[in-house]
This record gives sequence, structure tokens and C-alpha cells, in this order.
Amino acid sequence: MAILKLDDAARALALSQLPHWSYDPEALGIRRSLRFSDFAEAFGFMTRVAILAEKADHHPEWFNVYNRVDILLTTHDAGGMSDRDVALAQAIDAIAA
Ligand SMILES: C[C@H](O)[C@H](O)[C@H]1CNC2=NC(N)=NC(=O)C2=N1
Repeated sequence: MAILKLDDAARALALSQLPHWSYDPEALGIRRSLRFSDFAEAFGFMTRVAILAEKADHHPEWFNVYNRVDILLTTHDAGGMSDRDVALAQAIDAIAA
């Protein structure tokens, strides 16, 4: 399916709907950090996200230590942020809620 790379205006609009996420201009993507009660909760969350990501063929860059998960969403194939990152961010927010 075609990838829709976001221009500055589309990115600003998308970010206004994603209060947990902030744009990183060096990484050309959006970041969110989450904390859980322990490693099992963090890894359970990551497992749920991984299943969705694999289905969508769109994968997060992330880092986990113990109860912390740092996520970067960017679209390598587009060289920046796309509608796929917005969709994955929304799905992540729903899982984390
Ligand atoms: C071949 C495969 O469809 C591509 O490499 C997919 C896989 N997952 C991906 N994930 C992310 N975040 N960006 C991509 O451009 C991307 N491309």
C-alpha cells in the first residue's frame, strides 16, 4: 500500500491529536516513553504492540529496560513520518490506556 509522508502542516495536525508524543527532528519521527509497574507489564505491552506491528508491517524502534519502554516511530521507507506512524501511535495509546 502507498505510504503517505506527512508534510509540516499534516505533522502538526497529527501531533495535536497525539498529546503523549513529541516530534524529534533529528530522528524524523515521534517519541513516547512509558513506565509500567514491572518488567512483566512492560514486556506484555511490547508483545501486544509487536503483534499489531507485524500485522501492519510497520515496526517501532524501541528500547526497554525493566519497567521502561522508549518508543520512536518513523517510516524508513519514506525517510520521515508517515500516516503509518500516526496509526501505530494511536494503536499504542489504546493499548497503553
Ligand atoms: C519490506 C517491509 O515491508 C518494509 O521494510 C517495512 C517493514 N517495517 C517498517 N517499519 C517502519 N517503521 N518503517 C518502514 O519503512 C518499514 N518498512
